[in-house]
Formats: sequence, C-alpha cells, structure tokens
Amino acid sequence: MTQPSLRRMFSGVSSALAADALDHLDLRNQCLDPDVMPLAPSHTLLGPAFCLRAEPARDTRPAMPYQGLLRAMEHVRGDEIVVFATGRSDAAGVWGELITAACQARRVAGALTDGLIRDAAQLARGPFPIFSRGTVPYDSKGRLDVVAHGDPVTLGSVTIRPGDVLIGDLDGVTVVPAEVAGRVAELVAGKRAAEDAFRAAAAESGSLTDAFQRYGVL
Ligand SMILES: O=C([O-])CC(=O)C(=O)O
Ligand SMILES: [Mg+2]
Repeated sequence: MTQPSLRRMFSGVSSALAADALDHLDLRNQCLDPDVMPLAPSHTLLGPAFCLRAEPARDTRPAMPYQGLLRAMEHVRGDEIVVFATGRSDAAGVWGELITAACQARRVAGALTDGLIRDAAQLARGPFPIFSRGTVPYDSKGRLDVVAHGDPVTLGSVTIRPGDVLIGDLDGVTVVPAEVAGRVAELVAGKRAAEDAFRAAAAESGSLTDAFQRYGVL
C-alpha cells in the first residue's frame, strides 16, 4: 500500500480508533505492550512495517560489528517504519541519532522497537518519530546483532508482518494487518462519526447514559 493511499485512509486516525475497528473484526490482540511509547508527544506513526530482528550477540568483541544492521538498513524504503524486534532486550540502545540521520535522508516514516534507544535528547527534539520502551547509553556492538530482515517479527505477543500498517501515538501502537486495512478504514470512519455525535450530545446534556443510548459507542 502506498503512503498517499495510507494517508488518505488513516489521516488523523488514532491508535484507539484503529483498535476499536480491529475489535469489531474480532482481532483483539493487535496493540503493542503499553511500555512501548513515543519519545516525544508529537511523535506519531503511520506507515507500513519494515521488520528486522536482533538477538544477543555471540561475540562481545566482533571484528566486523553492525554487519546485520547495515545490511538490513540498505533495504528500508521511504515511507516505511523500521520495526526493530529485540525480544524486549535491555542490553543496548539499538537506535540513535546516526541511524536516524540516514533514515531521514531516505524519508523513512519512523522507528519502533520493543527494546531501548539512545541519543534521546537530540531525538526527542527532532521530528522523526521513535517509539521504544526507554533508553540506555550502551551501544549495540557486541551486545545485540541484527540477524534477519524482511521476515515477520513478534513484539511481546503481537506479530507484525512486513507491510502491516502501524498507527502510533501517545496511547501506544496498534498493528493493522495489511489485508484488513481497507475494512478497518471503513469501520473507523463509522466509529468516528458516531463519536462526534456522542461528544456533542454528552457536552450538551452531561449524561453519558443518554449519549450512549442515542449513539451506542464509547
Ligand atoms: O550506535 C548505534 O547503534 C546507535 C547510535 O548510537 C546512533 O545511531 O547514533
Ligand atoms: Mg549515537
């Protein structure tokens, strides 16, 4: 799916609205763990996933460090979001300002990891959206090696396949499987209209019960 069509389908759609639509399709396990959060409140994600996976390094003093990472990052395309699966590792900051600089030049749409990042002060001031569990100053060299890219990855209990649509904001990250993206966009439009009507009614009457009886959403 191209970014312009994704933008058209999901413009302004929150992770919560997307999760509600997925609930409707009985896809009830599509949100990442709640500790995966944006580095800055302005950091939001919308785009297809580019997946890579890291494992604990075999060699703490590698002669040729970063090889898997460098190889993988040659394949990421503009508009994609790099999904860096680490098995929720605390071993190293797998993302930083140098990787970000290259990604910005390629117009990559953002980065997401179930691990940790570093260079947070610079990155929090920048526009490139980054979601992670937190920060640590350690380098990945000799700690975590990228061992695969282009394959599905699992973050916590949620599987992300290349091309699945990621919607992230301050609430967290919702993963929309690519094959239901069109249906989710339709359901979101309906829920959004109902929420708008609910909000107006609730603001006027102050009664949640009344608004819920009229519009059937919350
Ligand atoms: O060295 C790394 O893997 C991450 C990093 O600090 C950067 O991208 O600046
Ligand atoms: Mg750095």
